[in-house]
Amino acid sequence: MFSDMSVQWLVLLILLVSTAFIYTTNLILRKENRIPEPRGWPVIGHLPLLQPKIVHRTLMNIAQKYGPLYKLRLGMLKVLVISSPDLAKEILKIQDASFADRPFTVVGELFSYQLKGIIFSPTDDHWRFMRKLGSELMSSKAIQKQQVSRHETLMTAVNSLLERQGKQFIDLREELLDMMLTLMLQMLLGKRLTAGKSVAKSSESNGMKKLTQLYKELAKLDLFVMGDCFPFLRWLDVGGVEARVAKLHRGFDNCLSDAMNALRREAPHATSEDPGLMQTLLSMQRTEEGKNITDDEIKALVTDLLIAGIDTTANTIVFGMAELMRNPDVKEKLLKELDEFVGRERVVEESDLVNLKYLKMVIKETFRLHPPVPVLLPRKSMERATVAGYKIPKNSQVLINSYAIQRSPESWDDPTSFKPERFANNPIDVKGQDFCLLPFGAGRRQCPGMGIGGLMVEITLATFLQILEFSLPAGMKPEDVDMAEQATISSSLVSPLLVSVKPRLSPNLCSMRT
Ligand code: HEM
Repeated sequence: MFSDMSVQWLVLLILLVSTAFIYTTNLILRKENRIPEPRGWPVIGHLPLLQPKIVHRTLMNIAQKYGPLYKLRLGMLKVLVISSPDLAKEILKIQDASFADRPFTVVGELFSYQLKGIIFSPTDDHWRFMRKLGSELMSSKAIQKQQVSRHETLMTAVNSLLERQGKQFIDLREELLDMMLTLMLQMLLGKRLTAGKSVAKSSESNGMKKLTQLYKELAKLDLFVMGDCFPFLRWLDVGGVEARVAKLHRGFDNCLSDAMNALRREAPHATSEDPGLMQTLLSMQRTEEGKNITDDEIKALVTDLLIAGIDTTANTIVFGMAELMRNPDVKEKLLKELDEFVGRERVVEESDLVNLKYLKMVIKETFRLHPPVPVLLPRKSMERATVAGYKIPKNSQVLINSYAIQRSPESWDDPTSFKPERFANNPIDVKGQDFCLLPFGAGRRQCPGMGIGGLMVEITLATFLQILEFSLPAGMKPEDVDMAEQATISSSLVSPLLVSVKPRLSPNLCSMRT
């Protein structure tokens, strides 16, 4: 029989062995369940990896080494980066309800009047109300009503290009930004304030012109704020970005308050034709349903739509034009389609777009190679979740790199070439159902401006190409068009796309229609 002493030793041994077993198993399991992560620095983590304005490309390169789901530490911020269609579907569709929040950001707080708009707000009842308002004001019916103003603005842009024919090379982005600014300000503030002209080129120095100048300043800023990564250091405002953004926001706010006062003064004389979103909301304030809408909420909604809608749309059109200048055979095919379905005796109309199938393929391919929002707006988990077997804690920030997904050789053949033909007899679309093509995102936080944004890209490209003949500066070959891009509030070409124009149709056709 064993002595008391040996029983004690045996128990101690069993305890030691089982503790060692549990500890080792735990270690192995934890290691297996650890999300891949590149080697980082103490305290600052992976911040030095992220070069300003090309974050989407850096994140894509990291994914090539660490896989479609990896983790980054940006100071105190922990970020999950997703780079495959399957995992994007997991976040944006299967577990959309768990990942629908937006994380707090300094810029978001400043521009949203303390989270009163849509873009930066958490997914709560207030966001649902504002999103419903925004979506109604951009519904197909509302878009249809503005068709005449859209056409006038587009023809004003065409004429402005024609006025400079033979004289100089034109920076197409500047022209398109002015056109989109005019169009959006008309939609948001109404024709009475913008007087239906190009607001940026107007000789009058008024609030609308000031707003366009402020917008252009904002579009150039790199909006990375160190306070997002180290909230306790926010007061230091490293690089002064927060101060600059706050100043721009004050400028926006002054212009929008002036516009609001002017619309209130004009209310008794206002006609029902094209009242603009702000006037519609001001009228709603006088009804039972809308009496709780505050002035700040109206300004937050208008600011959101300005920020989200102008640069994205203008840059997509520039990317499309740049690819057409680089690929003359694609341009020729598009012109043939326009000649066949519209002809040269009249200007293309929105009702023609349904027949322009090759144009739609060219635009899908432009969105695929050059998504204007290359990393979708950040999401935040609203509860604990499991993704690809990894446990994701509540409040984790998630970035979906649509740029990487849309250039992935796993989803696309020859992914870096511009080939609209890949969409022939191919049902893949940009509407948020195909997770290998996500220029407008997907799920409940998907872009509500997809209808008007997509329409503007289609009708502008069709009209410009049908009416005008574009050429590159003398001596420049199609392959010299520089497609290098950078991302600020949206992605754009680093080098301006310079073109000269001459009429392709009879000039009378353009002036007749303005
Ligand atoms: C080519 C044009 C455009 C592109 C590529 C684009 C793309 C996007 C993307 C990727 C998102 C984030 C979606 C997500 O998180 O899943 C977004 C959000 C948003 N977009 Fe657009 N957008 C465009 C035009 C517009 C226009 C014209 C408007 C309004 C007039 C608009 C208003 C918004 C708003 C309000 C949000 C925030 C939605 C929310 O958080 O609930 N966008 N857009």
